[in-house]
Amino acid sequence: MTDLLSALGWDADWESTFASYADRGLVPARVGRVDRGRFEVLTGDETLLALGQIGAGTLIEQQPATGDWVALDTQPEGLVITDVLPRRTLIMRSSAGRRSEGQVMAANVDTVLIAVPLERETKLGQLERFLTVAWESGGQPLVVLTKADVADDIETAQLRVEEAAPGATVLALSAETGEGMEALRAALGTTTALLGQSGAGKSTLVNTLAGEEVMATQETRQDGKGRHTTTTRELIALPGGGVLIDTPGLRGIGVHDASDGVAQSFSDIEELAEACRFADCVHETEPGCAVRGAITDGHLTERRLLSYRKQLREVEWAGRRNDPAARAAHAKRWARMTQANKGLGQTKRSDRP
Ligand SMILES: Nc1nc2c(ncn2[C@@H]2O[C@H](COP(=O)(O)OP(=O)(O)OP(=O)(O)O)[C@@H](O)[C@H]2O)c(=O)[nH]1
Ligand SMILES: [Zn+2]
Repeated sequence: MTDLLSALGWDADWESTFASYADRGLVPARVGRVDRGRFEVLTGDETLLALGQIGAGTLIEQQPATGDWVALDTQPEGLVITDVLPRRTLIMRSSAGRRSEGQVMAANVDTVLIAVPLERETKLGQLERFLTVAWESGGQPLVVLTKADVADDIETAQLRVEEAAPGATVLALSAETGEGMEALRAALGTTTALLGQSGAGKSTLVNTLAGEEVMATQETRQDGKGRHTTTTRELIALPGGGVLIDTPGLRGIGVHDASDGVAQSFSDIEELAEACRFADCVHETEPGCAVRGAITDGHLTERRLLSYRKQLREVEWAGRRNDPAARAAHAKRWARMTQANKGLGQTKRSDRP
């Protein structure tokens, strides 16, 4: 069983973590898909359906997610997930609700593959968002420039992307011709999750790596049946071992509460800022600003500084939304301001003859 599990990413550390569960007669499995309280779990030779035994008051983020390793109670009446093993990494999305909790989109991902299509000019701001999500998860980002067969100038595109992705490996490839696919296989982690905008070539990559049609690509979907309607697998075991995670939720993920991720994504700017004369420099007009200096001498683009600021604002906004105290303070400030405005209007009106 262990051999079958290791093809899914099971290793000696998971084994020792699991020892106490094994003593209780529980069996390990990996969550392949979550569907409204029911979980598809993989044991290496079978895909089974299990129920979750979730105690009252459990946070959403503690419930089993795709990629989780779980302990299964195999009862005659059916399988029940009793525990989620502590996660090594997690890709989270803050929930739309008011409670301060997030939803785990994927767990135990060591490589976050970000697909960027070469057939159109790369939207660097979008890429930088995905990079922040990747760093925040605790996994290692891997940027893949897809459709190299239709690109004019791969080198220039690659340089532009590398500048926006410090600390990440950037590979160009074509699923069509197979060029660069070997390098990709070598760079994949044990568990790789896929991010990337629509049409980036993610499904095509998954199918190529899996060696079979596991995901519906855009072409096959042009049958009037709409997109993402086919029930495709979300955790795919690869022929050479290791797994890919590709879920609809991951495809639409945003930056949200990822302040550590932003710092890592923009490590070049954060490093520069340490050399600014003032500790609270906002890199506008301050003298001795190392960030402006880097822009002046061409080491940093204005575009990237703006992108950094935008993400910081988004994180701050999300943080306020998720922090009741901060939200209340913000609401009060607004109330005061609108009241002051009303007062102003009233005074003016009463001033009228
Ligand atoms: N020329 C060329 N076309 C490719 C390559 N990879 C993917 N495509 C095409 O790009 C289009 C989009 O590919 P998909 O794999 O469906 O992209 P996706 O990222 O899964 O898209 P969504 O499902 O919308 O998120 C399809 O028409 C593919 O045939 C490639 O290496 N070369
Ligand atoms: Zn500065």
